Amino acid sequence: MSIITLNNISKKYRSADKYAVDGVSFSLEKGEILALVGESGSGKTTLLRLIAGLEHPDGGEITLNNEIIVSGRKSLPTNKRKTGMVFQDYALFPHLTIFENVAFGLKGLKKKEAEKRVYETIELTGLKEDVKKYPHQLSGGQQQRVALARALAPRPELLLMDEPFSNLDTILRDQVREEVRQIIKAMGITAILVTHDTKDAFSTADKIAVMLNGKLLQIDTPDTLYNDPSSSYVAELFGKSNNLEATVEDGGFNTPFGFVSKLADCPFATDSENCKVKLFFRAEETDFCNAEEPHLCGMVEQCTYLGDHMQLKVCCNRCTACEKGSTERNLLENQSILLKTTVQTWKPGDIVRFKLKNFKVKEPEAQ
Ligand SMILES: Nc1ncnc2c1ncn2[C@@H]1O[C@H](COP(=O)(O)OP(=O)(O)OP(=O)(O)O)[C@@H](O)[C@H]1O
Repeated sequence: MSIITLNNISKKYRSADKYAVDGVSFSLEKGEILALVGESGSGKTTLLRLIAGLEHPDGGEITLNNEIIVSGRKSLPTNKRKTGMVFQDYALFPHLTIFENVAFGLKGLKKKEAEKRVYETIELTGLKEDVKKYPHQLSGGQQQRVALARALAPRPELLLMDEPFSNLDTILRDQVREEVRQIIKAMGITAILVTHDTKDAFSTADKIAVMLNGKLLQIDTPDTLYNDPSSSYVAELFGKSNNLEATVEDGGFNTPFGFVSKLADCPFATDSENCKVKLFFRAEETDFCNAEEPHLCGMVEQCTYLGDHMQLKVCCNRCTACEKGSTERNLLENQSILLKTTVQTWKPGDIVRFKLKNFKVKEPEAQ
């Protein structure tokens, strides 16, 4: 069952000449966590604020738990929307204890009931020892959990989080992400978080929505976004990848690096002989191999040391084992690809022989 549905939501600020959010539609099932990612100015925060009721859209409709909360001029006030919000700077009340901060949104409940709810939420967020402390006596990670507890205590239908991890250092951030996901999942709450960090999105969300210039480019599971991005922009956002130019030939693909056989489950049409395509694969989706096996080959142009792995920039180059048939490969000889390896001994000028473990066939993108 969908908890929240956005239908063609648009917003243009008065002083702006373009839409901050431009025709965005998606829906989320109960209990799903969505990460909104995109570069600065892509419209993520505006979209979150539209859902929270802090902005009103110029067009479109929002439904929350089967109730239309935004449509035309109609707009349910923020405090009636059953949404909880965690802000980037946590926005905790400095003069209130942790208990009082968490209890803040429970004014409608009887005292005993509110107290029970606060303790339940505090227990879940691991803050039992800190109830009497004030925010300044807690670490960044603990303050983050108080903000989360405060947003969760009223048991919202939807939790909204704006850059919830951006104030944490790298080590704490990894830990807090995991904790936040566990807490949200334990409560079965649907959540939307805004982040510009793709690692936040991958480790916390069930679905990721990529925004650019106010538009939703793709919304999918992390796995699909990583392995089957709908555009090179989305592909690049999530890591190094290759878009190898190829021509469909003889039941496979002729590339500047050699011939690639079709994968068993490759859906590409058999009548597309001579068609120009692109083979999309991530830098780690290759196996290095020896000259006796069928392989692609190239020459290492650049090696970049990246700690746990090395990135090789490989350009087209013939190797002695595959001289035969290499003339067809001259067409696109200025192409290069990136490969990832844990072997640290590669150096510029080395010949690399490799096989693609996995790839997706894409039509060339319209420019
Ligand atoms: N109050 C405002 N008045 C006018 N323009 C605004 C306002 N708030 C945001 N914008 C513009 O709307 C667009 C989207 O901004 P928004 O803050 O939603 O993007 P974002 O993806 O959240 O960016 P960031 O990651 O930097 O926070 C930008 O062009 C921004 O300049």
